[in-house]
Amino acid sequence: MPTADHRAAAPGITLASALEEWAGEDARRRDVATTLTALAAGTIQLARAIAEGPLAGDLARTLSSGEAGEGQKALDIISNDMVIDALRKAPVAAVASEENDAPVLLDPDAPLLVAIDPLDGSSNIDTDISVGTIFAVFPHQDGTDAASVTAFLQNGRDMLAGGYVIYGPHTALMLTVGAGAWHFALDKDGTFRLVNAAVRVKEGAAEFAINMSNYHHWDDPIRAYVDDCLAGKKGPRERDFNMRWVASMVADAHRIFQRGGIYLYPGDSRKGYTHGRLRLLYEAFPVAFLMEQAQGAAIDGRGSILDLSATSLHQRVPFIFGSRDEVTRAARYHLEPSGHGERSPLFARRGLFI
Ligand SMILES: O=P(O)(O)OC[C@H]1O[C@](O)(COP(=O)(O)O)[C@@H](O)[C@@H]1O
Ligand SMILES: [Mg+2]
Ligand SMILES: [Mg+2]
Repeated sequence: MPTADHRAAAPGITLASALEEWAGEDARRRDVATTLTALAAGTIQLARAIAEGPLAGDLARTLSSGEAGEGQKALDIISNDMVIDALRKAPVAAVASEENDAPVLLDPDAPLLVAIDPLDGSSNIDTDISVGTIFAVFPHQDGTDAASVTAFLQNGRDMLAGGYVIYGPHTALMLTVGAGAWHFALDKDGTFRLVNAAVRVKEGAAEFAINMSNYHHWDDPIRAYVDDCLAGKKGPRERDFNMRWVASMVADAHRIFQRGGIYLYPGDSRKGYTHGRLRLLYEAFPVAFLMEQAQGAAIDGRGSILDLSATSLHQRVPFIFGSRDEVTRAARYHLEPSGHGERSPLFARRGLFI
């Protein structure tokens, strides 16, 4: 007889224990572990603020125009302050944040750098839909001035850790230190507990995530890919597809980690969207790291996101990630367009994907 008590028989190990075990006596790993523990503490504090919703004031009110002219909301600023403050207790030299034009210097000689999107999905704050915090940890390379943008212009494969916290019906942390993708959930006492230490992104899922309202702005390969999904059983894919779009990348990514599928935010013809919307350093890099660690894939249309090197702090990148089979197929619409309805070769038209 099923009971109402669905709690796991034994609670998973804590984030602190998992990191302790992984770090051992390795000095670099211990620095990363200390940083992730501090960052997690900041997000736990933030989870409490977000859970208060309108009781904490109008968190969705627009305060200023941010780095890219996108309005900064009250919760963007609160999140930024909380996460950066939490990192002051860690061996972090500087933080690059979506909410700050330039890196914020913390401790110039410290060994690590952190890039953050303190609040992902700001447009959802007042609608009680999941939002998140995305982060990437990089080495502070010898001889580089941590306050300079150059210090952050690293390759995706330089990343030491990456992940996100999602503030949803429950708060969860997806984390990688390069030893698989780990899924933690926040318990009622405010401790992240391990749920799954070997997350795998399923293949064979028939679900895609894209903002369809941009259809008329896309270039041919993306239209062709989506058209073929929409054609369902009678189309070339010979199956019906479902569609989801939360407009919080963390929420779309979290769904894909649980049940597979694909997310696409391509470049398009709107002003300022040539390279899409997502930021390379603190949105695409960490999610791509998690995806690859979970046997999924993440590309800019041509190649792996992690093979890119950042060329500016707030650089945007076309971003496609999810189940490996589906991402590989989407890439073929770009790389072999003639195989998909005689469409013009992408790169002869214009540089949609970088
Ligand atoms: O409104 P759009 O263009 O569909 O944008 C949704 C996308 O923008 C983002 O919200 C950008 O994040 P921010 O809230 O950090 O600016 C992504 O999370 C999301 O997938
Ligand atoms: Mg974001
Ligand atoms: Mg943000």
